[in-house]
Amino acid sequence: MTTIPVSGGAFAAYDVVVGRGLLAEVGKHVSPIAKGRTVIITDQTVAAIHAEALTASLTAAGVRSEVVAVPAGEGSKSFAELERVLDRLLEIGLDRKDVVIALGGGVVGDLAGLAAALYMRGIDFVQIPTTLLAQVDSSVGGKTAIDTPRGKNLVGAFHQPRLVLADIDVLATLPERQVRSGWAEVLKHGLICDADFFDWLAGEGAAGASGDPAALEHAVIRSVEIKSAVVGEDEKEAGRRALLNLGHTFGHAVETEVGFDEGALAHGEAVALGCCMAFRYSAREGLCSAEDVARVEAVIAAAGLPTRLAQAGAFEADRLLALMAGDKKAEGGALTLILARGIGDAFVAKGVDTAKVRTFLIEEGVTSSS
Ligand SMILES: NC(=O)c1ccc[n+]([C@@H]2O[C@H](COP(=O)([O-])OP(=O)(O)OC[C@H]3O[C@@H](n4cnc5c(N)ncnc54)[C@H](O)[C@@H]3O)[C@@H](O)[C@H]2O)c1
Ligand SMILES: O=C(O)C(=O)C[C@@H](O)[C@H](O)[C@H](O)COP(=O)(O)O
Ligand SMILES: [Zn+2]
Repeated sequence: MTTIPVSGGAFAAYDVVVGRGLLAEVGKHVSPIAKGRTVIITDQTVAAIHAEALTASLTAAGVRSEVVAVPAGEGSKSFAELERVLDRLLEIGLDRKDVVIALGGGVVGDLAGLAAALYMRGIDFVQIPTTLLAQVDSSVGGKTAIDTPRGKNLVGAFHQPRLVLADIDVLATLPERQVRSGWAEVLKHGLICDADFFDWLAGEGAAGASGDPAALEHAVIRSVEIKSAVVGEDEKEAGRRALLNLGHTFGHAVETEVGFDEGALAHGEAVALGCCMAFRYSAREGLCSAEDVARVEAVIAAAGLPTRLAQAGAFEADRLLALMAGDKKAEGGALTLILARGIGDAFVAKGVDTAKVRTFLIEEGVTSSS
């Protein structure tokens, strides 16, 4: 078991515990936090597989719990589902000392975290991430959100969890496509700031992309260390935290264009594609080498992830640009992109020229109606 603290001046410190068999021990970890009741927010797929083990562990530790299950999938990050969840919490009668437990992937974590942030102006919540993506990324750092048809995560709050428990064993039931999707965010962490980690992911650690538990455990631990250091320094993305958005300005626009249909494009797949685009754009600007671009594309493709827009569908330049202009990092209508000088050396580029990005998108194969 490895414990990684997340701390920064701006919020109460908490631990991310990574290990095997943790689900059976949740009661022991949660009972010091939850003096009263807990509500487990999960999705229907995860509920069927893992909710019983969680409730048994809580009951054994004397913690009362109730399960609220939403439909699985990105569609649950919506105003309608948020309203239903909040209404259930009111109906159950949670008070301010009670605790929400998010049991699931990034969708459940983002939705339950936002519900906890809003309920009675904010109650505690615990993250129990059950996808690789949620263990390496979404359960840490306190970003919570829902989507709107105008874009990804546009309505949300920063609300840090009290505790994160990442049980590597629950990943055994995760479909392989979801493991690969989470692997994209792992690769992203190496691309941002740790070239040695990226080398390991490309070589010895590559078995993690197809579910090897030992490789997954190391990938989760190193990812959480990287994310925790960034978030501790810059909780609300005033500066350095934007690095964690590598691949997301392109990726989120594409996810929105496909109507948040994760059957067509899962979040991690969009991030993989977006990272390749960010590296190709960086090379086009003379910032990084063609060799680095080729290596990024090769490692991402070897993990079974998309590298080219055409793999996600057909897109139109001005529609993608309009969505990118609505990105939360944009300032005064000017684009902010996360670019790279090389593998492990990403930086935040503000005021990126929209006309250049338009030309780049057309080179990438999107159509132009003007
Ligand atoms: N808050 C953040 O910092 C942050 C970071 C990255 C991504 N995100 C968000 O996370 C979301 C994507 O999360 P995700 O990829 O985990 O998707 P998800 O939550 O939709 O989970 C993917 C699928 O796996 C199923 N599943 C989950 N755990 C399982 C298990 N152990 N066994 C079997 N099936 C299981 C779910 O039911 C779902 O069908 C996106 O909305 C993205 O925007 C947020
Ligand atoms: O934690 C962060 O900061 C990230 O950017 C992590 C991303 O992987 C994640 O997808 C996040 O939800 C994106 O945030 P957004 O602010 O671009 O919506
Ligand atoms: Zn992401």
